[in-house]
Amino acid sequence: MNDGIFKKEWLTEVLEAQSRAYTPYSNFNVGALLITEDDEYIYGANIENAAYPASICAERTALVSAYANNKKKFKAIVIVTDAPGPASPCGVCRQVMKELCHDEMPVYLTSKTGEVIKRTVDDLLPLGFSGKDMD
Ligand SMILES: O=c1ccn([C@H]2C[C@H](O)[C@@H](CO)O2)c(=O)[nH]1
Ligand SMILES: [Zn+2]
Repeated sequence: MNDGIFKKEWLTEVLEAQSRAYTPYSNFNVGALLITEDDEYIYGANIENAAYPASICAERTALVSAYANNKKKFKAIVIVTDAPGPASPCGVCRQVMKELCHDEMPVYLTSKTGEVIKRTVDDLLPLGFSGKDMD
């Protein structure tokens, strides 16, 4: 898959992100690679907790890490999981992407075997709630 933006190298890097997952409870490892406007890589992985709801998904790990490091403009996010095919982000992560990314930002859902599905933030959360709704 190459739509002119997607780089094959991202598949390698997102697997590196996934390798950093901490998942003693689910054993389901997720990696997220956030690409900044300057082509920097921000790595995210799911980090679980014995108090299960305190766990955080890979996508949000990457986004909060980026913000905490003063990176706020992104080209794309790439996601990989342990599922056999491309899996898509949970509802909470979709809402956080809606808040922190632009609506047309590509979200690449990938698999370890190299499949790539492209969606945008808006595709994943159509009619999503944002600060604009409070104007
Ligand atoms: O989009 C998703 C969906 C799930 N998970 C994590 C949360 C939990 O650690 C494990 C099983 O749900 O996968 C993510 O990181 N991202
Ligand atoms: Zn999530």
